[in-house]
Amino acid sequence: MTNESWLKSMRNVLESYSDPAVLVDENYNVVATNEQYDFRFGERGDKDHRKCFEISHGYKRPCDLEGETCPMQAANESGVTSSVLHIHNTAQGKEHMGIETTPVVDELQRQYFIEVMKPIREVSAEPIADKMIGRSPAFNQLVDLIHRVGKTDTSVLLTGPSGCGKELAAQALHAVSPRTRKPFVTVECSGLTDSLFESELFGHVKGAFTGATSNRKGLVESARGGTLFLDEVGDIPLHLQVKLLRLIETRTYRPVGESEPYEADFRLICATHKNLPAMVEANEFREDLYHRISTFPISLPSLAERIEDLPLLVESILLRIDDTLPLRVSKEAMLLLAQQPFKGNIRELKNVLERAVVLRDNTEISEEVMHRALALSPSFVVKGGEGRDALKLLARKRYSLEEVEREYIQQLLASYSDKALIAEIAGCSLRTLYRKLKMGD
Ligand SMILES: Nc1ncnc2c1ncn2[C@@H]1O[C@H](COP(=O)(O)OP(=O)(O)OP(=O)(O)O)[C@@H](O)[C@H]1O
Repeated sequence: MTNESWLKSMRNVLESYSDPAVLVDENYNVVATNEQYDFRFGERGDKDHRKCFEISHGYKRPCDLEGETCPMQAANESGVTSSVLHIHNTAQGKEHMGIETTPVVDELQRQYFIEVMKPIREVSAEPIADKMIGRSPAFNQLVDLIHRVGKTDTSVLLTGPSGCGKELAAQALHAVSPRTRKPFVTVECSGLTDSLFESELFGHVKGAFTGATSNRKGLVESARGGTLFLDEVGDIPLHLQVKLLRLIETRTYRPVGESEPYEADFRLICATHKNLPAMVEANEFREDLYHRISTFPISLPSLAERIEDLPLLVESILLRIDDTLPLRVSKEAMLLLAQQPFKGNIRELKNVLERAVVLRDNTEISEEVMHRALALSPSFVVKGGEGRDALKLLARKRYSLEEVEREYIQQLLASYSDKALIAEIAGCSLRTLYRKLKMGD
């Protein structure tokens, strides 16, 4: 076979993929592309043998020299298909791509690679609404894990501080899974009282208890074929945990008042901001349940751990708040934001930006407006002279220490529902917090 006819057969192979695919030689030159690729990247990559790293990333050197994993190198070393996650510049902007690279040789044993790029549509590297947004290495690692485990039926435990995106991650896991066309059902575990637990989860039959006037489907049944997401699983009281364990172990449940067990069919995803291993140590969480739910644990980064994503997140949140206005944040205001600890993570960032949008006078949010929006936050950090200004403001209003404390606690209560977290932010014990709340009554 001549090199030309080998290339022709490779082009046919590339066209057989429904995702963008390219053939790259060992010097990183793109030598053939399929139609999907030409559409996605808005050009024919093999036009003048441009380098893959140049087209995909705008780099002047191979990816590994730019601090990223080179998919070709990984495939070359292993001799089999290898997969990595990259963000590529495409005609649609920056996109997360799962890249599968397979080494092939031509008739003269020269090394080539077929790269198939699977766009990961459940997340975005561009500011758009209703998706997990990010580009930072910490975020990309998270996306890689979601993409890998999402396709399986493995139980996932999402951990991370409040407001860092655990629920969005659970939705993304469901979206990449084969169960995506079936329901995604959330169970808010923190609100489940003893009496509600079984009837909410398992449903009940008519006449099971006073008020049960008809059969009622439980959340486990609603999730049939799909995903059951147990949010704040660490809040389930110890004595109810055994019921959840039984459901997970036997994959059966019994509606209240029903004698026969029903088969359950769901993929389990749990989330918590609590330290479950520490709770197991303290005998507050069953060890057997912990092992059942944490087959694949994923720890989500806090906003501080992915602070590079701040401008992108700000842009996308402003779009969500009002996509009819060209709202933006000044450079100084962005710097001020970047200095905040954001213990409430992206939820707190959203609140601050909503306040800033209310307080703004024009479409650019200034440092001064951001200052005022932040001053309403419990964890506002002021530096140097700015700190003195804030204090002067409080003194001018003649707040007593007690009033400032009360106001602070009220703001915390408005931002968070978890009292343990509020106590942690306020730097006091849970008992002291409850005492102060009582005093305010
Ligand atoms: N990567 C992200 N991109 C854009 N918005 C995000 C991202 N992560 C979280 N958010 C937004 O931040 C808010 C909090 O997210 P989410 O409810 O998923 O957090 P959580 O970790 O489940 O919080 P909690 O522990 O308090 O339940 C939501 O409004 C969500 O849309």
